[in-house]
Formats: sequence, structure tokens, C-alpha cells
Amino acid sequence: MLHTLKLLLTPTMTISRPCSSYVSRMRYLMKLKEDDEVCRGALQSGSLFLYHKLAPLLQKNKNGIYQMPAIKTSEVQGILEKLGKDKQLVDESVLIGCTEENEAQFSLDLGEIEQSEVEQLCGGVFVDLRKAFFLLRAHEAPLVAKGQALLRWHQSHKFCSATGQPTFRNQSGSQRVCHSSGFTYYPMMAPVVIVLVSDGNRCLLGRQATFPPGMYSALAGFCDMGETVEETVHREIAEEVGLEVQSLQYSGSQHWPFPQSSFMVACHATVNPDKTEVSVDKVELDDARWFTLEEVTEALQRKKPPRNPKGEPPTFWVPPSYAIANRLISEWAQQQQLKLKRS
Ligand SMILES: NC(=O)C1=CN([C@@H]2O[C@H](COP(=O)(O)OP(=O)(O)OC[C@H]3O[C@@H](n4cnc5c(N)ncnc54)[C@H](OP(=O)(O)O)[C@@H]3O)[C@@H](O)[C@H]2O)C=CC1
Ligand SMILES: [Mg+2]
Repeated sequence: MLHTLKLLLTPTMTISRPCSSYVSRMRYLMKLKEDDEVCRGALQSGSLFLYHKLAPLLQKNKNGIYQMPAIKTSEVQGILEKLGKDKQLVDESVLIGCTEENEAQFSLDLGEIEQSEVEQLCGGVFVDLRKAFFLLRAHEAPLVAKGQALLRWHQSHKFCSATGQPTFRNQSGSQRVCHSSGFTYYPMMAPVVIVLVSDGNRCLLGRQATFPPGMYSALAGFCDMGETVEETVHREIAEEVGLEVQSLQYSGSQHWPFPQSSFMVACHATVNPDKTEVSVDKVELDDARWFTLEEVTEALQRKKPPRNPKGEPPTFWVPPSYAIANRLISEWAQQQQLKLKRS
């Protein structure tokens, strides 16, 4: 049965694409990761998101909204030919997903080509990823981050760490192999906990010296080898602000591309309301303090870094909506408002 399927999915044939369910899309993507020939065929009929030195290409539509354009592979090959480049460059694309109609989507970095030439022919601009996050609509941010993270991983894993020999990727880019050691390398994310601590009435937010002025966020920290998420939460809160977590509730997760790929596990935590004195670890944090519901509600309404009159202390604001920290802070504010309504 599997053999028959393989024969049917030759690169020159188009896979029949009736309205796809989630399961069929996932199975299709699995197939593309496993079978280089099928993936090559999907690349030819699919589309590409372009990057230049890891900065994604954005286009502004006629309504002034920025989008990350998906450009047909054949079109990109045409652009490469116009620029006198080898159209086989598209083979360096990495698979990042597929549309509801099972059209495969890839990302490709054209960093070796003059940036302005590509921008001119594509009718867009390459924008730093952090800036792109602010410009794109929230649902596009995960895709642009995933594309960049995979390209970055390939760029920094060209050699085997055991033998120093080159590693070779499969067509989809889901792995790299060292033929000398036989090691297979997979794209990795570093697990990180992000925690919104509450004492029942206030929430605790901190800022690192590198944050923009006035921005406070939920506390975060990398998981140590061998730790559970629960253990990391307890340790990080003890280390960074000197408090003991009493209870913990999972909220959600997010892939975070900065500075390298992290897997953010977001939780709400409570501490004993009689033991809330904060002792900040000044190596990790510039400041950490308790905020009231009123302060947090106002900060959530400030969409962008607020402008400050010279000499005034910076206005308090929180990370934008694409960051999972914002979700934790919004959830806490909603819970507090509900509590107030009920009392
Ligand atoms: N999406 C969101 O809403 C938010 C995301 N974040 C992200 O969470 C991440 C972790 O937060 P942060 O408070 O900095 O973490 P930590 O509190 O763990 O402190 C960072 C320090 O941990 C050490 N460290 C241990 N393991 C790693 C690793 N795998 N990669 C990098 N450093 C490591 C480094 O110290 P040393 O070099 O001394 O060993 C580093 O300076 C950051 O990448 C940040 O961007 C943070 C807040 C909001
Ligand atoms: Mg931290």
C-alpha cells in the first residue's frame, strides 16, 4: 500500500487537492518531510516566503496593511534568472507548512544576492524580524518566525559537532545528517518558562536592562538540563525575585525566535499574599515590582512604545500582543475584573 502511494506521488504529478482536512494536511506535510522526491515536486508547484540575511520580505497592500507575500516558486525562479543567478537556488528552501488546499509553503534566504535588486523585482522590502512582528497582523507572526528560525538553524548547522565534517540536509530541511558519524541533527528549541506571578490582587512584572524604556514583562528563564517545567518556575522565581511559588497553572505556549529559538511555556503562579517582598537579582533584572489591575489595564491599552516628554520617567507599557507575555498579562487582568464583578 505504501509502495503504491509512493509511485503515485511522483514529482511531475500533482497530488489531488480536494478541500483538505487538518489530518490530511498533516499527513501531507509528513510525507513531504519523509520523501525528498515528493518534496521536490511540491516545491516546484508551491510558493516561497523570501528572506534576506534572515530579514523577511514584506509588501504593503493598497489598504496600507503589511503582508508577507507567498511568491510562486516558478516566479522566484524567473526573478533569479533575470538577476543572472542559478534558478536551482530554490532547492535551498525549507518547508514551513502548507495551505488549506495542500499547496506547500517554503522559506528561502536570498542573502547572497544584492538586496535592492530582489526588493525591486519582488515589489517589497526586507524588514528586520522584530520590526516585521510589529507590522504584520498577529496570525502571520508565527509563520514568519518559523521560516526565519529554520533558515537560521540550517545556516548555523552546516558541520557535525562530533567530526567537523559537513552535514547534508534532506529536501524539506527537517533534518541534517553527517555521513561520517551517522548523526542526524534536528532543529532544536530551548525550553523556557514564562510566569505571571500574582499575590491575589497585584501581579509581578520585571524588566531587563536591555528592554525598551518603560517596558515590563512576565518573568522568564531557561530550563536547566533535567528540570521539569514546575521545577524551573519555582527556581527562576526564587532566583530572580526571591519569592516562593505556591501554586501553578499552565496557560499556553509559543515558539519565540529571539535571540535563538526558544519554546516558551507560559504559566500563572501565585505566592503567599503575606510574603510578597521582592528582592531583585540585579544581574538578571533591572527592576521587578508589583502592579495593580488599574496600572496593568492602562498599559494593555497602550499599543506601541509610548512617546515620553524629555526628563519624564518612562511610561509603563507591556509587550505587544504577539508575545505570550501579553497573553498572560491580559488573562490575569480579565480574571481580576471578573473577580471584582462577582464581589
Ligand atoms: N515571548 C515573550 O513574551 C517573552 C519572551 N522572553 C524570552 O525568554 C527567554 C529567556 O528569558 P531570560 O529572562 O533572558 O532567561 P534567564 O532568566 O534564564 O536568563 C538568561 C541567562 O540564562 C543563561 N542561559 C541558560 N540557558 C540558556 C540558553 N539555552 N540560551 C541562552 N541563555 C541561557 C544565560 O546566562 P549565561 O550566559 O551567564 O550562562 C543567559 O544570559 C529570552 O530569550 C527572551 O527573549 C522573555 C520575556 C517575554
Ligand atoms: Mg529571566
